[in-house]
Amino acid sequence: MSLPGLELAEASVESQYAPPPPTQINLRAGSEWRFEIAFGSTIQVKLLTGTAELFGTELAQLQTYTFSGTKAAIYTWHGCALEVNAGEGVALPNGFAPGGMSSEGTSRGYGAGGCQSEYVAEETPMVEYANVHFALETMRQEAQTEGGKDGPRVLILGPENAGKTSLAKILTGYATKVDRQPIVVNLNPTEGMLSVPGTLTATAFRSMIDVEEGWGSSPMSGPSPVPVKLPLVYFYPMKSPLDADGNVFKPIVSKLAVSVTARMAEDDDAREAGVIIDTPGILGQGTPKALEIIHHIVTEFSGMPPVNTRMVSTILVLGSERLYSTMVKNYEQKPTSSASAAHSDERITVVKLSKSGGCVDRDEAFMKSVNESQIRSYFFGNAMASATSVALPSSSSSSSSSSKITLSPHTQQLDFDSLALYNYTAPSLNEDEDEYDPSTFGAGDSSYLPGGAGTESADLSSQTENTTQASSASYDPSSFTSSLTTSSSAADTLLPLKKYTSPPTLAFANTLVAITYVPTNAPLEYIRDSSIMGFVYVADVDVEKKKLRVLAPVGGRMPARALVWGRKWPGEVVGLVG
Ligand SMILES: Nc1ncnc2c1ncn2[C@@H]1O[C@H](COP(=O)(O)OP(=O)(O)OP(=O)(O)O)[C@@H](O)[C@H]1O
Repeated sequence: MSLPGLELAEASVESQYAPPPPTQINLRAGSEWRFEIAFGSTIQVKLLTGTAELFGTELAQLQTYTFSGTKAAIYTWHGCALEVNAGEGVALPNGFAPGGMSSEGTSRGYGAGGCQSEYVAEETPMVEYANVHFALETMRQEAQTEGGKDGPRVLILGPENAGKTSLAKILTGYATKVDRQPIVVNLNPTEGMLSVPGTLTATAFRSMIDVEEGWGSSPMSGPSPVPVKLPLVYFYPMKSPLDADGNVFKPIVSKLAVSVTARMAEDDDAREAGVIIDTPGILGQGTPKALEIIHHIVTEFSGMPPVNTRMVSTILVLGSERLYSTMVKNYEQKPTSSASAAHSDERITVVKLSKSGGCVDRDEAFMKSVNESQIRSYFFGNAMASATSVALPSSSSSSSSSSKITLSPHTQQLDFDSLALYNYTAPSLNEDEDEYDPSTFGAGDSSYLPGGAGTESADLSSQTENTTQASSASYDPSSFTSSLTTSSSAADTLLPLKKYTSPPTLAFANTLVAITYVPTNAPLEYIRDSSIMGFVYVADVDVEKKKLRVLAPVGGRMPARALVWGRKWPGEVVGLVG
């Protein structure tokens, strides 16, 4: 419409939000394009010519990759040209992008494609990281040729945002590229790997990592175009490994270590490729408590460790001289306890690595968005628009990428009184509230006596990689094999885990509940140590009728198993179900 007299056209709403034009970025050999795109916006990146990789995973030429809520870098060894386009805004059910930003373009920045920040960096530590990969490859080749020898067991340590997870991805990406099948262990509860936050996981990586989704996702239902990686999952509903004085974290690490060792013992490919362990930044602070936990990880990662032996063969320290020197003092050239150590005299090596200048600090709001998006994709898949399907069934997906997976979670009503819910009550490190009274836990509570039924059935050795769909039979209680033989031990008395016996409250709304593999009345330590079948999300609480409306990744009856409430962590996630 023309404005009378001035002959000026009124700017249309569309032109106010006109996407920036495509940008071509030419990268010289050995440089990388670093970018930050907010939640609520997307960019599309295409490799036009040359070769490029994102944290060790190669990009295919002319394929469109879509990124949202990502801070990352695309690196090239030999030079390349990229095309960057603005993607569509991501509409979410409540009209807000995770973290509270409006999805209507306010999260767009002024960089190429609407990036909040983007630039080319010529200096990167990629040569150092590639050298680590080649050194690990040499150890793998030795493991292959000298029968019975284990491949490298790598522990990555460093302060927060030092690039530990990125390095783990790079080393995993390079290993899978040369047909290795490393086991990747995530000991960082603040961010999930192929699972929700608050989980400690181990996954055998046999195929490449998803470029768009970080580690990728592990759909419980629905078809997947790429092989699905099924992690072995333990629930650790606390933010720091130091919470509860390490009394919850350490035993779970031991359980994971047993599973990993068992897998390595029976699978030659896994034994040769070895293990890559990512850790939380708080351990990088090098406090006495953190060092105690590091020592536990180093020693425990060998199924049945003899006293004072070590499983980890290589410690990589990123971005902290102080931690590096402590690690050298404590572990350099100390013998490992690996099966092969006896005849090869294997010793621990500590390596210092540079932190990439691209590592960005992620503030609390961004991490909240990352966590919400991990939980959302657990239930709805990784096509962001699919999150609208519960609230707005008619909305169509705007996703253009073929690797997007849309899942169909189910909602159901549960009787609160029929559930065996447990809750960790230890205060977290930076919390005043103290519900933790050791005298009230475990001892003398007959409901914690063994139920005589099964214990956990999932272990890494039964983990499979499936090209169609992860079986919904993961909810099948008939898969329990062994029986509990011990009674509640003294360890229960130290464990800040308590059966929830009060009436339901609104605090349950918008939180996650983990379904363990153990019976409803299993001893507390069995509940802590059980791997997890899956999670449900509490959408609604009817306090009067004592009902919970929950969202589950697959349909069917809720299994009669002990449930653990993720009240404190991952905590409340609002707006998953409209
Ligand atoms: N070279 C790079 N260019 C751009 N961004 C990067 C680069 N390396 C890492 N990042 C980003 O910096 C952030 C921190 O990196 P990363 O998650 O690897 O650190 P971390 O040490 O594992 O952190 P935490 O202690 O929280 O686990 C991430 O968002 C990551 O994608």
